[in-house]
Amino acid sequence: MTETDFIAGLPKAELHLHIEGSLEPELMFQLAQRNSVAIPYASVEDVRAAYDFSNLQDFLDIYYAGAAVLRVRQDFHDLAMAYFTRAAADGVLHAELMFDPQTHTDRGIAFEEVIEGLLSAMAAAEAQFGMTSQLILSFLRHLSEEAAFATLEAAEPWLDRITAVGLDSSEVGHPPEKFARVFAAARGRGLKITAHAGEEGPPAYVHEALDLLKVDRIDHGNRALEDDALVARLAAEGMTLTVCPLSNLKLCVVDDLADHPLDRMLALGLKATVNSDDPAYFGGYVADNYRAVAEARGLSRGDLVTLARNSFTGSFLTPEAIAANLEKLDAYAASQG
Ligand SMILES: Nc1ncnc2[nH]cnc12
Ligand SMILES: [Zn+2]
Repeated sequence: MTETDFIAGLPKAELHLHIEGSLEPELMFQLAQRNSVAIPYASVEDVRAAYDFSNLQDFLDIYYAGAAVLRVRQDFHDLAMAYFTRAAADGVLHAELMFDPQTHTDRGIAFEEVIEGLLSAMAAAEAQFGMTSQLILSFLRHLSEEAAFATLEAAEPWLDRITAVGLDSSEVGHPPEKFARVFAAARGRGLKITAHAGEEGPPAYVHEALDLLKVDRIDHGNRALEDDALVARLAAEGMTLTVCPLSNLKLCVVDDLADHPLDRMLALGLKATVNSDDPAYFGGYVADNYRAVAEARGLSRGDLVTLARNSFTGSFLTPEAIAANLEKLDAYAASQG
């Protein structure tokens, strides 16, 4: 069996995926036409050519503009179904989808349209692919604490269908501390907590995510490696890091995948996982990320199984569901020798 086939068949969870970041240029054009939204591109090739980023903000500007074609619940349903179809082909048994309500509500789209479209696709994915999924409501950190509170309030009728809250968008200048109170409120409502930290921001932001937001997991976390005491703490706490190799390459967090720290993280005892972040923008879905980093860093099949194991143990599934998924992973690993 080739590495490509081994990785595609490897049972895995995807824990770091922005659903708006799975909007492929083809669907962007389709939705632009369906909703009569003007987009600043003449062709699909034109869109792809614009995906040349030198940092996170470069990408975010294009990502928020692209989301303008999403207007009604059917659009969110179609977007999520396209993702689930790709993820199923990549061996994903469970996906935790981040969505950015403020990207839509700030354009006058009702919260209900966004979430009902996503929820209907999640039900369809379970029926069609047997794939389980959960929602992570992500606050945009470049906006105010007050706006985050208003978003949590808008989500109130759906809180039983939202698993966690997250924190994304422009990291530097918007430390976790800015959102300590809204995350406390979310925890009070029984939601799990995750936050982007240490993607472009300093190790201090990872400390804040742990101490002030009381995260259950860290999204990215690359720059934690600059702080030995922080690494020791993350390892001791068994904190899961949702690492995104192709994103790191495209956003210049690493200059070359050959320099990617994924295997160093594993060697340091960190519970690293592999994820696609914004697959339509960064050139690959989750299996592409496994393949690219495995080739660049010479990862063994044992390393790949460890990464898949971490994806289940780091998920927000129940212990029973985690155990059931790990059984499938163990059976697969045993069958491949
Ligand atoms: N990689 C990323 N970092 C911060 N915010 C994001 N929103 C979508 N993708 C993101
Ligand atoms: Zn992300």
